[in-house]
Amino acid sequence: MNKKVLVTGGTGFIGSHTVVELQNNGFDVVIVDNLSNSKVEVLDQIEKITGTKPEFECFDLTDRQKTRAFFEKQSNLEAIIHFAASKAVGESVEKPLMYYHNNLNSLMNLMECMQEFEVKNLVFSSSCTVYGQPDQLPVTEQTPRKEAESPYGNTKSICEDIIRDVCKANPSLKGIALRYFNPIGAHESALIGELPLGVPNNLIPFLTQTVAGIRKELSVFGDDYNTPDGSAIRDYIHVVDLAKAHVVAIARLLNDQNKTNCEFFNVGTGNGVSVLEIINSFERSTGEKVPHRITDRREGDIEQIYADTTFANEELKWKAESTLDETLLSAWKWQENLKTMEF
Ligand SMILES: NC(=O)c1ccc[n+]([C@@H]2O[C@H](COP(=O)([O-])OP(=O)(O)OC[C@H]3O[C@@H](n4cnc5c(N)ncnc54)[C@H](O)[C@@H]3O)[C@@H](O)[C@H]2O)c1
Ligand SMILES: O=c1ccn([C@@H]2O[C@H](COP(=O)(O)OP(=O)(O)O[C@H]3O[C@H](CO)[C@H](O)[C@H](O)[C@H]3O)[C@@H](O)[C@H]2O)c(=O)[nH]1
Repeated sequence: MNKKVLVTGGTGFIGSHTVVELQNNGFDVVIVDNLSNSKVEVLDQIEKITGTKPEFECFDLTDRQKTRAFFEKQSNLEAIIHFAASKAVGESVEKPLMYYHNNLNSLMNLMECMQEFEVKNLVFSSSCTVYGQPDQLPVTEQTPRKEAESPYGNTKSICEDIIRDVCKANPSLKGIALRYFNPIGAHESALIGELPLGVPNNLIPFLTQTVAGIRKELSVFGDDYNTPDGSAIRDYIHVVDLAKAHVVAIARLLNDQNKTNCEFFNVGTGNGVSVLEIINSFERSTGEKVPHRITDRREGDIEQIYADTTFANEELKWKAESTLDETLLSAWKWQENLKTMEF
């Protein structure tokens, strides 16, 4: 019998790609999502790719009773991947309580149910934002976390602490927190991808919408950073590579290959890429011009961050495989295909 995994936030950007990889690797999936930042049609898209429509329950994980009732019905869950969270950095500065409420309560409800219903394995979506602007690059998992630059970032640090403390108190529970760097791109089928609501804040959706003519021009936020071309540097990882890291993490937990019952991994490519390099790579791989202009730095942005991925490469036997050109081409194919979709 297939092992069953609960994927919270499974209709979202990273969640939907992970559901595809899980199903392609023989797992049964049940998604819980309140559709606050995703569309139910994503389930049909997943079915088109994998041939299987995942089981789906629509409710809010901050609702303790509904979460408990869900666990009461699901008797055969082997593991949970917890993606569901609010994720817009700027919004979190304006509405900190909303972020603390959603991101902390959903995790605590889940972990209480894990204890009560004896679900032993958790993979959690953390972020490289926990490192702030590190003193040394690349960052390893031992690089000290910094005081968070936003309430959103702080929720990720607090959630990591919650998982660590709960695992310490319950040796039979096992947790893996994956610290994502910058996930971009879309599935090669162009049937699923990132669906930003309103004006995108993130670089790649803004860039692809600009090239598609939805936005006038891309602002490059600063060219006076202490980097080779002056623009800021990040570690951009193809969302499918990231999704595959989750399958590996689940297998590690289910096969008892974890070294301790609470582990943290950087999930990036290990390559630092500047905003101007992104534009060049996009133009090279798609043949499209990116209208852009240098503007002031964006408040709150760090200068540069990229991952040391040695621990993930060696322990998880996982490595990001896609090139930057392939990744950006997939983002463009998704943007183009969106025109043909009704959602
Ligand atoms: N995308 C990034 O750049 C990035 C980087 C680092 C970490 N992360 C983390 O990865 C996870 C997934 O990110 P994503 O980009 O796929 O975001 P997303 O918004 O596309 O997906 C999150 C999903 O969770 C759902 N959701 C939110 N709150 C919920 C709740 N209380 N109950 C039920 N469902 C709820 C939303 O409807 C959405 O479908 C998040 O935890 C995010 O913080 C994302
Ligand atoms: O229109 C834009 C948008 C972004 N950028 C630049 O592009 C880079 C990437 O910006 P994103 O907004 O795409 O990503 P961030 O690195 O700022 O933030 C992302 O990574 C963080 C971790 O560092 C958090 O996890 C956060 O949720 C996630 O959005 C930054 O240098 C930013 O200044 C531009 O030049 N123009």
